Amino acid sequence: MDTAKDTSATSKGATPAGLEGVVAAQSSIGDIDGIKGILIYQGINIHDLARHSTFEEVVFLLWHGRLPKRAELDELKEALAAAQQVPEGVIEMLRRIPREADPMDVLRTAVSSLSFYDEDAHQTSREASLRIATRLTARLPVIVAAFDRLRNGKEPVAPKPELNIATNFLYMLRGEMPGEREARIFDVALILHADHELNASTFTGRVIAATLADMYAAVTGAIGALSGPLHGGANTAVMKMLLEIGSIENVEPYIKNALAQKKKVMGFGHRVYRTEDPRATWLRQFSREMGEAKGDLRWYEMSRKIEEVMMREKGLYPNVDFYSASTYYMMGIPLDLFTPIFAISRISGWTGHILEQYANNRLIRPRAEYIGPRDVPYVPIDER
Ligand SMILES: CC(=O)SCCNC(=O)CCNC(=O)[C@H](O)C(C)(C)COP(=O)(O)OP(=O)(O)OC[C@H]1O[C@@H](n2cnc3c(N)ncnc32)[C@H](O)[C@@H]1OP(=O)(O)O
Ligand SMILES: O=C([O-])CC(=O)C(=O)O
Repeated sequence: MDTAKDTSATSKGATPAGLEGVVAAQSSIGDIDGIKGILIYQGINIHDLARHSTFEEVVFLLWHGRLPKRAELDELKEALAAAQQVPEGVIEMLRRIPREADPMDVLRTAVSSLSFYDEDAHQTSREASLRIATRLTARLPVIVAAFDRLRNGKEPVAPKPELNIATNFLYMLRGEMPGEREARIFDVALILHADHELNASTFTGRVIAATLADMYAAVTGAIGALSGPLHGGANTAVMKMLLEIGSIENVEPYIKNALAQKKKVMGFGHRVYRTEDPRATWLRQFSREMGEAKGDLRWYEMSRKIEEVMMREKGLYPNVDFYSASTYYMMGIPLDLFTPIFAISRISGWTGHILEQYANNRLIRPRAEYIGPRDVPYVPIDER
């Protein structure tokens, strides 16, 4: 394996900032060709999955390394439906959380607390971990929708076991069934966000799992990592920016001004892609389609204009978080749920990577390149 540095205590090379380009694990879950703009899950091109697959099928693929046969998919759907019930203690806790709380913080806390009610918690065998992964994948959407309803003074809506995860989430959030096309767009959005190799949150999850801490600990850490604006938190920040810009005429001056001030424009740039992110291709199309369906193309058109200015000024492409923002906004989803929705999808990739880590584990413990002083004398406190 290609690694950046020697493991001996004395050999210290130049450390790539942010571990850029460092290969830190072997994985058969997914790969990215950042030059050609190709993303695969277990060898299957993301475009084929977006065209033909469902989120549930992708969950199976990420956990088992191959597409399910019909009976296996049915079995997974049944297991997910059977696992949807969130323990009453967690729902009680959600009722007591301040309404103003950030839903990502709520999700992080709720996922951590799920372990109290799971007899498999603290086990890392494949069988127990698959049961936990199933519970987490089934329960994250229920928790996010329940908190949104509670903070709006409404009772949570129970999931319908016959619905898929995408349709169920929109149903639980609104208390009414979404349209078929909207539910399919949401399902594809979940497919597109499911996995992305060793991104920051997945890496976090693997580092925690590699200590043989359990899956709840690893996923709680991964949610924390996803929440930051340089990672999954960017989708909410994109929509805030679009609302602040407000009109297509304001796009050019706003973006130029932000760049002149050396500010990051949310939803642009990527550590791996140097060309179009293949997921943005789909989400751009969904942003337009949802805008057309709602008779409001403003956010899509502003996004196109931002894209044009960013390409001209910085040569930067939109990432997965850019067009998901206006797509979800046109679905009427509150801004602060965009990142929890990312987690509802990425739980499949996180758990797949955690399973892979447990299966062939070694503690992840790199070295730091020490750049501080040495041989500094200890000065007693009264003499400093
Ligand atoms: C699901 C995801 O996590 S996708 C990423 C979501 N995050 C965002 O959209 C936040 C905005 N984007 C960014 O901050 C970055 O592009 C990241 C964090 C995604 C990648 O960061 P890095 O690989 O570390 O790139 P880095 O921040 O070093 O940027 C390289 C150069 O491009 C510029 N740049 C990168 N992204 C942006 C941006 N969004 N807006 C303006 N300039 C940018 C940097 O200022 C830097 O320019 P310089 O060399 O002149 O100083
Ligand atoms: O891969 C990354 O660095 C960020 C990420 O999670 C994604 O793009 O989906």
